[in-house]
Amino acid sequence: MRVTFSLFHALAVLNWLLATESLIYFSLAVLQALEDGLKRADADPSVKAVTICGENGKFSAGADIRGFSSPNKQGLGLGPIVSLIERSEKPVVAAIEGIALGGGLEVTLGCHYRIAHVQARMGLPEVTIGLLPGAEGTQRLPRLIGVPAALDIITTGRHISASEALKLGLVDEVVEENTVEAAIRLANRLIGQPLGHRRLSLKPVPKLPNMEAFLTEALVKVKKRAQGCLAPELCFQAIKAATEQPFADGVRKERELFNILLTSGQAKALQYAFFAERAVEKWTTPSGASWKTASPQPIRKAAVIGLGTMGRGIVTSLVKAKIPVVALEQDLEYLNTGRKAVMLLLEREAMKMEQGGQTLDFNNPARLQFAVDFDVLRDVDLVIEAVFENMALKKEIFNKLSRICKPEAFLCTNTSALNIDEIASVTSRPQQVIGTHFFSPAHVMRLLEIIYGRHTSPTTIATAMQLAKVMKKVGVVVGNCFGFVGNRMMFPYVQQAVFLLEEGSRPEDVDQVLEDFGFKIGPFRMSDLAGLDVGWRSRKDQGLTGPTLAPGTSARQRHGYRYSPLPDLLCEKGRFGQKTGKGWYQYEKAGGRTAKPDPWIHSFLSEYRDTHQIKTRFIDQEEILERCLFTLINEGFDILAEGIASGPEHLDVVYINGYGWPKHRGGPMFYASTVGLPNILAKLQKYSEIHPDVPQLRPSAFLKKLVAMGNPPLNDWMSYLHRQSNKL
Ligand SMILES: CCCCCCCC/C=C\C=C\CC(=O)SCCNC(=O)CCNC(=O)[C@H](O)C(C)(C)COP(=O)(O)OP(=O)(O)OC[C@H]1O[C@@H](n2cnc3c(N)ncnc32)[C@H](O)[C@@H]1OP(=O)(O)O
Repeated sequence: MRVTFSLFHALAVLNWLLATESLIYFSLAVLQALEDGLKRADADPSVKAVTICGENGKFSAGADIRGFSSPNKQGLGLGPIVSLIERSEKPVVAAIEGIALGGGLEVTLGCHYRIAHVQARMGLPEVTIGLLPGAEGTQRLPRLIGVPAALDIITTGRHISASEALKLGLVDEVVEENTVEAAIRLANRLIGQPLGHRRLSLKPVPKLPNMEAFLTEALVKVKKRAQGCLAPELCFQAIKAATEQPFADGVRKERELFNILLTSGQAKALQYAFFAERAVEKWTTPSGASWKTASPQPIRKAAVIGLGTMGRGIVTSLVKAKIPVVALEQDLEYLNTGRKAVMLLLEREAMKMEQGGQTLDFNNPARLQFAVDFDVLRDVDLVIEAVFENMALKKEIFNKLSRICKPEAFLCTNTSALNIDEIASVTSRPQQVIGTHFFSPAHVMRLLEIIYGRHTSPTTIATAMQLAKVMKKVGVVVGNCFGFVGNRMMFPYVQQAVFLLEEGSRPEDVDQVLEDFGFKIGPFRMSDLAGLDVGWRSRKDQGLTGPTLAPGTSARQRHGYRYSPLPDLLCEKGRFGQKTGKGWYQYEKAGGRTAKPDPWIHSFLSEYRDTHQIKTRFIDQEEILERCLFTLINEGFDILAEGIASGPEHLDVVYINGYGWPKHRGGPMFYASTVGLPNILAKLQKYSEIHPDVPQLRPSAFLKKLVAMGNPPLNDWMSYLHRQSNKL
């Protein structure tokens, strides 16, 4: 006799991965199929138990995220279905394989038992797309695994492994063999047994001796981590409701909070960011090269040249990605210092990984080798040069690499601004030369700006993108120009911040406004952290300051435009930031990290204004925000118009992952679309009239064109690039 009614076919259509038509249609259809299947199972006396599983080894990634911004909102009907599962008089067992995320995991919480495959991953990632688990998940999970664990999983959205799920009590059993068969076996054993104690909605939330104090402390932590993002705090409120109210009231609260989030704007921004990150994987270049036709080459062994801060992080990332790596330095002294630093980083990473049940093997010379001799690079497939930003030095190294490395090896340069074509020009293989701009600390930061030169081949781009993926980074393909995308957009932002100091602001005023907006760190704290000397060196190289500056050059003008010598003056006084204990702020000691407003800077700025006859004025928060952000966005429009990036998502992904832009604001270009391009244009025009000597405030022609074309939605911007506008 067949005792188990498997909803296999009903659930197969749930899985978005399998969907071939409209995903929204599929989600609603799946909910309906699930409900119908359960009702049929309930009504059929020959069915004694039910198992719920996915198809093709995947349980469910939850709802189709695109559906949340459609007028016909999906997902809101899942809660009653989860309740229906739970109320079933016949035992229901979930067989979790692959992934069970979001609505998928909430379905399993309605089941009476859960069995997971050893490689399954579970989670409630709704918070990462600006929502909360709105199918009663915030009420059932704390009842199942307790408040501390539920708070962690729901407010971070992290994925957990099957073994962690077992430890937490989220699943009842972990199997290595066929999960569905194991679930059917369990379902058979459960027939006729009482189920009341397995219905989570009937269980109390496990008590903590100090629940109130625990929740107060937890809220502080959640808020601190959220940095202005609403969803984590509302997730917290929903869980708190579970600790205070009966199940049905908690569910009502959950629904109320879900609706606030759904209409908040932050959810839209975070969901845009989710798809933007995936969209940039599908790279194209103006010459027609594309991810569709280019194939990456395998990287079996890599090398890193230079073990400074960047090189150390890059080596660590490669080891973590299980790519055998040779680390090269110019002499034994530098090598030994670099080796110690790399080993320390790897030990720390290994410890972190151990906590998640993973291991990191780095003491094996076949995995990591240190050398001073370029000859060891003969057999590597890819080299990442990470010496300091000096064109002559980079050219010398690339010329050497071109002679030593095997002909098919790829040569990457870690640079934040230098010309890739010039570096490639000294090699005999410019088609295999590419820029890979890592962000510090390179083993932590997710962004990898990938810069193609005039001769870079599609295969080289595809290989660099594949490398980013293996290193668990987000690769963004961009064209070659000074500062590429990230730093090029950053220059006018920082420039405005400094101009604001000249006119009357203090560093802490400017930082506060931008941190309140959601940046992890304001421009002056950032400059102190990175070191003011870095920019000073670059400005000296460009002849903007220092001994090569033509005598008689006006202090506050370069090439006829406004220039602020303030950062140069600070450097001349040895104020390089945190490393010297003084910069735009003061620190407890050299290398200190706690920035304190510095009265010296305040009087220095006031003397500076007197010297240059600048009248100090009060600058409000709105002006600070607009001048800094709108010039950054304005540069973004120029970048798009020049074809340096193939769409606004690229700029947004760069800013979210490399520059601390608040993700819940969707990136600078998405933010611009929410402010409205006509508003941005009007403000730029206003500030440009007041400051005609600042070209960065002059509105970009592309921005003007988009406004003239009626402010189209962000997705359509690029289609207007070459269209004629008769309104301009
Ligand atoms: C069993 C019952 C289930 C009932 C559910 C349906 C009813 C709805 C009811 C309730 C609603 C509940 C709330 C939610 O569920 S919110 C969604 C929660 N889920 C997520 O946030 C998962 C997001 N996705 C991921 O984390 C990853 O994509 C992952 C699933 C881990 C796979 O990663 P990976 O293998 O690296 O693949 P990609 O990320 O590149 O994705 C491949 C393509 O799939 C698209 N994708 C992924 N997830 C979704 C999604 N939830 N909705 C829509 N599209 C999704 C992704 O954009 C890629 O697309 P493309 O190739 O076009 O770029």
